[in-house]
Amino acid sequence: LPDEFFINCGSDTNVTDRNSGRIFIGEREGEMESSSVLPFIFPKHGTSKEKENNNSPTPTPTPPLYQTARLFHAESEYNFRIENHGYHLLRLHFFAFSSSKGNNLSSAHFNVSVPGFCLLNNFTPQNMNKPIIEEFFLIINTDNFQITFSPILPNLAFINAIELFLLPINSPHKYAYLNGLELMKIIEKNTSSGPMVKEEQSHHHSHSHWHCPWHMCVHLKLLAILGAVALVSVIAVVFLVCLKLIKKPKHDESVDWLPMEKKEGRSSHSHSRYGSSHGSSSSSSYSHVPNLNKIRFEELQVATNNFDQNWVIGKGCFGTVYKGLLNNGLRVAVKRLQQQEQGLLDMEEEIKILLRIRHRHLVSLMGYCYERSEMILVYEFMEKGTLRDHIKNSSLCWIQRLEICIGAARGLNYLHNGSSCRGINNVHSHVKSSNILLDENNVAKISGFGLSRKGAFHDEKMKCDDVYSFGVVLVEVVCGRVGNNLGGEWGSIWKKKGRLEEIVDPCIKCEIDGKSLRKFGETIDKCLRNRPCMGDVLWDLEYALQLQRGAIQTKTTHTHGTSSATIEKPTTQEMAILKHDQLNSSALNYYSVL
Ligand SMILES: Nc1ncnc2c1ncn2[C@@H]1O[C@H](COP(=O)(O)OP(=O)(O)OP(=O)(O)O)[C@@H](O)[C@H]1O
Repeated sequence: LPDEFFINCGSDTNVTDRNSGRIFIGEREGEMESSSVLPFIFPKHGTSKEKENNNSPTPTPTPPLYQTARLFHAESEYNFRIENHGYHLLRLHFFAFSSSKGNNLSSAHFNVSVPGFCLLNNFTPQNMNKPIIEEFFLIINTDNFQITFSPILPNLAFINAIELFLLPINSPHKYAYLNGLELMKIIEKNTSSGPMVKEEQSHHHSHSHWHCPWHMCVHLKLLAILGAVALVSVIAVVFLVCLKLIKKPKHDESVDWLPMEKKEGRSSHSHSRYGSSHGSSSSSSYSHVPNLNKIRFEELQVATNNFDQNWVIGKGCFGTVYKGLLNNGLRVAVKRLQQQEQGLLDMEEEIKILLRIRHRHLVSLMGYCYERSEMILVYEFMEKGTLRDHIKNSSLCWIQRLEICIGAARGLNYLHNGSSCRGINNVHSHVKSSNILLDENNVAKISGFGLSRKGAFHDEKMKCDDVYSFGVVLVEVVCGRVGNNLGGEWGSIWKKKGRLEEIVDPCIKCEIDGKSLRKFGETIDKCLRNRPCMGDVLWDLEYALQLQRGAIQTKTTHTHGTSSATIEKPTTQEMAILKHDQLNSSALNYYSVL
């Protein structure tokens, strides 16, 4: 239904939620990038935790909605097409069940964001017994709405179900809201023979695990008791806190005024207290933030064969890039920065932010080294190099080119619209075909973003400049050549639309569908003249891909329909489909392993 999304994540079947009566629609497996699906394992006699305790009540069966989850191994997003702007309710369901695949959902650690807002920061849905439901009241005024799940690596992110629907509120003044409501039940305990739970109570207790807030049945009497208990507890807590505050200064004073030698020479008891207060506070503040991403200079020397000139894979504005092999066997690209005008310390802050960014279409920064007044960045290695080189070699078919452009557009769209809450530059300011890299599966990723460039201020004009530069990349892709003034030449090419076919890379001329080419041409023209938002560019490119696929399908059906008795050699276009399918299946294998 328009503006009503009820998604049963990680499953391809529809389930009815018995509390709300809503049907949650299954999603197709493999539809989302950088993610995998996870089914729940059904315990034979309760969960392993409950099995250990023979006295525990019969476990509540897990509702079907919480028997599957979608896992995110890198930053991924759900995209929603919003038809009616206005007040929406977003409800996210999390249930950290155990899995046979060895994925421990209770150790998930992630952020959830929507454009402009972080909804859940450093979130760890650990409660293994019942689902956690997080609700958000949002005003959505765009046609495309994304929910981004960003695992804090090496942990993963997950989601069991999503509800997003339009609220029937017309005036911004006519609403009420509630941030939280908790209802507890007191069960009488017989101390001699363990917990005594009546059949009726047990029934209620087990159901309350799965109750959504709007289905709660409220007993006034119970509320009155709870209110009284809460009041007494609050008074007690306030009293204790005051008591502590009154006592504390005395204690601190005595420590602060002791000279250093005296502290060392104090009794073993007081010494240990002093030592532990310093030692533990520093150790605890660091132990919670393990800096796995800082790499030693010596390790990078070994990884790059001592920055061997023969291992250089490129040079850019910021420094030289070497191929590298870390001692854990991981292939990486090592960028050794030249000294910047911007201080290295400032840069370190920016780098720490970049380390947390994960998107399928952005080259990931994996680590850095800041030693001996050197700043070295370590990136995931992009096996197939730059798009620029592939354009020059004409090594890609039209469908692959379209998919690469779509991937790059997704990466840029994320930079422009999805990453602002993470505090990095939300413009690229240096979009070009040598900053679009391809991995071993020809998946396009944007590189060279994030590091501040002189004069880069992050306003709408800068985003428009990125869109223009991306338009130039599109011209290069279709013409099969790279050059300085392609953007300038485009005007005269587009004026005589007939010339479009003439300038197409001869290597793809025979496979390219006329309608797909026209749509692609229109997209270039928009980028170079009107400079729309990246979201629009993305839609246009996806449409151009659909047109190409549709044309191939029509042609294939036609060919098979007319000559069923003969075996035909696949055409270049069919070969393109084959290549594409192989690409998809290898990508699928990759994600199923994860
Ligand atoms: N992650 C990577 N994997 C493989 N090769 C890379 C990677 N990063 C960079 N390279 C190679 O190193 C070259 C230089 O990269 P770098 O990002 O320093 O500069 P650039 O993208 O060419 O230009 P600029 O710095 O002006 O944006 C690239 O053109 C590419 O060939």
